[in-house]
Amino acid sequence: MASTAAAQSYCSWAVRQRGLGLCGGARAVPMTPRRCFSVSAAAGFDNQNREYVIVGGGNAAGYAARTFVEHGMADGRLCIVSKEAHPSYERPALTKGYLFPPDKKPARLPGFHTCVGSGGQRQTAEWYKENGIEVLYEDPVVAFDGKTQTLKTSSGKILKYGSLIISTGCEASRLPAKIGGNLPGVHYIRDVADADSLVSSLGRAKKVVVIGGGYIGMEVAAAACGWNLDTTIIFPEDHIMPRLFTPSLAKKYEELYQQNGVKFIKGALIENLKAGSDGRVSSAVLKDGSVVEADTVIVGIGARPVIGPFEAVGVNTKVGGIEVDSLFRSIIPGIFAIGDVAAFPLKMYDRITRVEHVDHARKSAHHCVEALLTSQTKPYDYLPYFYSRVFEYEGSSRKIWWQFYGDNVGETIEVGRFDPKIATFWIDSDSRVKGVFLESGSSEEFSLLPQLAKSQPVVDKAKLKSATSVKDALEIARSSLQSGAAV
Ligand SMILES: Cc1cc2nc3c(=O)[nH]c(=O)nc-3n(C[C@H](O)[C@H](O)[C@H](O)COP(=O)(O)OP(=O)(O)OC[C@H]3O[C@@H](n4cnc5c(N)ncnc54)[C@H](O)[C@@H]3O)c2cc1C
Ligand SMILES: NC(=O)c1ccc[n+]([C@@H]2O[C@H](COP(=O)([O-])OP(=O)(O)OC[C@H]3O[C@@H](n4cnc5c(N)ncnc54)[C@H](O)[C@@H]3O)[C@@H](O)[C@H]2O)c1
Ligand SMILES: O=C1O[C@H]([C@@H](O)CO)C(O)=C1O
Repeated sequence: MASTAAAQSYCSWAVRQRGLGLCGGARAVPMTPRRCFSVSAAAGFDNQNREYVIVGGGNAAGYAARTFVEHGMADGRLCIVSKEAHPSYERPALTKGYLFPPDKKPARLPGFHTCVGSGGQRQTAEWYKENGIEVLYEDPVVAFDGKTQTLKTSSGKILKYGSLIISTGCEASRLPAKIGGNLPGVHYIRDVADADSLVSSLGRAKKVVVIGGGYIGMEVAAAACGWNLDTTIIFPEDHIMPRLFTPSLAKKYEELYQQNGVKFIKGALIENLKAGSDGRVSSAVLKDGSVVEADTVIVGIGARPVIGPFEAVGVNTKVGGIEVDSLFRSIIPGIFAIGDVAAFPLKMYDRITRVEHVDHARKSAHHCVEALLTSQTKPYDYLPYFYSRVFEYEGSSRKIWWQFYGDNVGETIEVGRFDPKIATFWIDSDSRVKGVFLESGSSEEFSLLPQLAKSQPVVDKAKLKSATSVKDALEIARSSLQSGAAV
């Protein structure tokens, strides 16, 4: 197992790659409490009444806790009710550093507790204790009563809250048990326990099948290459990352994966997963009848917001999740939702959405707690930001790291040959940049992306198309920002 130091050095590398300084910490401003709810005793937490309760101890909860501390409002007032055994950690690491082969310094807790992913402090279990934050581990909330403001946990604890923040995130969509979705050797990956189970399978695997061509599919397949495993990705669409990548962009990545030995079966659905004589998964049978042998299967077919037991708080029927306003307030006063589970107004595109990415988890947590604790009423104005990093382990022939900002709508202009850079610009009918993707950028280049996606400048499409390099294209885009035609 890797040392904490190794795990930390992986994290600082990761942060440097993203040039992050996100979610800039607010100055610590001790505040007078606005709500006079009877507060749990800081020392023993023996009172059933809690002023602030966060349900879900995941990524968003860790950043929310930090903001409570910054405002001097955590000590003896804040309780986090967690299903997991660990304090909040940076979940993205689970399909990145965590899956490095054993000899390549894999990331392990406590190395990647929040808020290290954005360059912040590493909030270990001791940090929560020192800051007077009560954390109930492995004790999920199973029932909720909005009228009496109470929660019941699986161990039978009854907690009364003053304000409640729901940060229950998402859970992995599963293949039905009747088609083999629960067989030993079939993995889903959402938390550290899942990742540990996968690592132990990878350690004895020979043939890996990855089902799903999205984020998990791409990241886990790349990790399996690091373990020198025979790896096949199976998905129903024509190309990987269908929700974001253009066919042309996907082709470049698919070719790179193929050079690393990964096989693709596209346009295919799973009929069932079959078990061998030992009861473990032994093959995937496709709808067309073909059979792919596998001793380890990783399923990454999307995620669903965890709304139970909070259905009564108001679910958005279109995008799922708990519906909130631009300050993360639900329809019930004193109840908020943040992170993956929140269906919130995406102001710049004037639509209600959920975002299942860590940047939003961090920023929504910060924004919600600021609004809760201060008189801040500035609406959340989020700019969508997605990224991935794969083949990062030492000794891989090429590392991949990309970022995307904005909305992937309109026509696309692709520049660069993936050697290593490539950029894609999404441009609307008024010639405005709506979204921008960049592979292998420098920190300075990546820092231009949010400016473009936010300002949506009018670009000279002909000029952009004729750019001979990504560097040129970014310069053209930068000059359009300066030309004053931005929104
Ligand atoms: C493997 C993996 C890799 C990822 N990589 C990236 C990446 O590279 N980049 C990126 O932008 N995003 C990535 N994401 C997405 C990102 O991690 C999420 O957007 C982020 O974790 C959302 O934070 P959250 O707090 O809303 O939910 P979570 O972090 O999922 O936390 C929710 C927590 O609530 C707990 N919970 C649920 N129900 C209850 C209950 N009833 N009682 C108590 N606790 C409960 C869950 O067990 C969990 O601990 C990744 C996600 C996964 C699964
Ligand atoms: N870098 C990142 O941002 C990152 C990395 C890992 C995970 N995540 C998050 O984790 C969650 C899960 O990721 P994911 O990759 O599972 O979801 P996803 O939505 O990115 O991809 C799901 C993929 O599953 C496939 N699919 C859907 N239904 C299928 C079926 N019945 N059979 C076979 N294939 C099917 C499709 O190819 C689709 O692309 C998401 O919230 C995601 O945002 C994010
Ligand atoms: O946001 C992230 O946090 C972790 C890492 O930086 C800390 O372990 C990771 O891999 C990310 O992508």
